[in-house]
Amino acid sequence: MYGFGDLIAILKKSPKKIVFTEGTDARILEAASRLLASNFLKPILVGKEEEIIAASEESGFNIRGAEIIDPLKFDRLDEMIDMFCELRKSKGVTKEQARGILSQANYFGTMLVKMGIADALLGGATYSTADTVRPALQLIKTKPGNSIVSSVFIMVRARATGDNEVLAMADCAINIHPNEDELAEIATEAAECAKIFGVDPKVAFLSYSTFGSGKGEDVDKMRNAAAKAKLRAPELQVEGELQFDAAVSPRVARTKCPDSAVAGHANTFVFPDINAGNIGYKIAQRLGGFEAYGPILLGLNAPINDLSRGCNASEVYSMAIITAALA
Ligand SMILES: CC(C)(COP(=O)(O)OP(=O)(O)OC[C@H]1O[C@@H](n2cnc3c(N)ncnc32)[C@H](O)[C@@H]1OP(=O)(O)O)[C@@H](O)C(=O)NCCC(=O)NCCS
Ligand SMILES: CC(=O)OP(=O)(O)O
Repeated sequence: MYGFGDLIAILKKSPKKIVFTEGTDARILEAASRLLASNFLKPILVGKEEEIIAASEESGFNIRGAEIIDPLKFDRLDEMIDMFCELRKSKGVTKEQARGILSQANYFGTMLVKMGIADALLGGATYSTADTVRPALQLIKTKPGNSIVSSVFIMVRARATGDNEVLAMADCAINIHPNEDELAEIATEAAECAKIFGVDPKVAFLSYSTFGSGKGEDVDKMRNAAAKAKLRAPELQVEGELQFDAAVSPRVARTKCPDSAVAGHANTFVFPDINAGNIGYKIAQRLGGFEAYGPILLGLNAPINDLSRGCNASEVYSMAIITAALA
């Protein structure tokens, strides 16, 4: 399993630059000041220099040495506009439109990654997920072999024994109504990511039904998606459809689906849609005592990640390291 020490060791071997699109946010400034004290990940803050300096003085976080880039004063803006127009030529974007779009930090920061000026990007402390992710979907696109970008949360809770319980939850942030094929892709991508964090994935496709106890097209969708995931990754331990109690409680699993090897022991959860997923991970985070790392984007062709607007500075710091180290 990668702990943060391992991720930092990866970055120490190959230091990176990460762009933060919300350069005046106090949580970003705190995380940036911690990163500046390190030698493995250099922050680039996007925004007006005087506003970022004023915000750092007000919040008391020392960002001396940080690279600050103001989109309106960027010396390679013409080159960026040309590249943007080329990337969006199928949409008929004019140079004037591109100039306006690139004055927004989310688009500008994404282009810094596209141009290789930054290695990674983290946003979403104030931008919504849609506004953080849309530039990446439009400009960076999916990795070859992936049909969608999706996301996973890595959920971590300390056990009384001193070690950590680690779970994966997907897709809680991007795809609103994933179809069966998309759910199968979400499951296999989330399982691969979970492995990086030390999880031996046992994947549950969640539903209000366990093995046909409930009826309806949403139940069929999760059962069929589980079957498709098994076809995509025959070596992966997959079960569905399962209710959450049958997925995690060995006692309930013995009653509801005694022949399943995954039920009762699932650690990688695929939700039927974003409603269930987003609500589910936030319940685990806010009432269940789990730290939530994510949403970690899956299937995107560059290391760009989102934050929850409810994040704190420590989560920004951790997500910056995860984003850059998994690049
Ligand atoms: C992700 C999301 C922003 C994309 O939708 P959108 O902004 O309406 O974007 P569009 O449908 O216009 O698509 C924009 C581009 O992204 C692409 N795209 C959209 N969803 C995609 C996905 N899941 N994977 C890959 N590409 C995707 C489209 O093909 C399109 O590409 P193009 O402009 O080159 O043709 C939208 O699905 C969304 O709002 N999801 C929920 C976000 C949210 O609120 N989460 C809760 C909090 S975490
Ligand atoms: C991931 C997520 O739910 O983001 P936000 O809380 O910003 O909507």
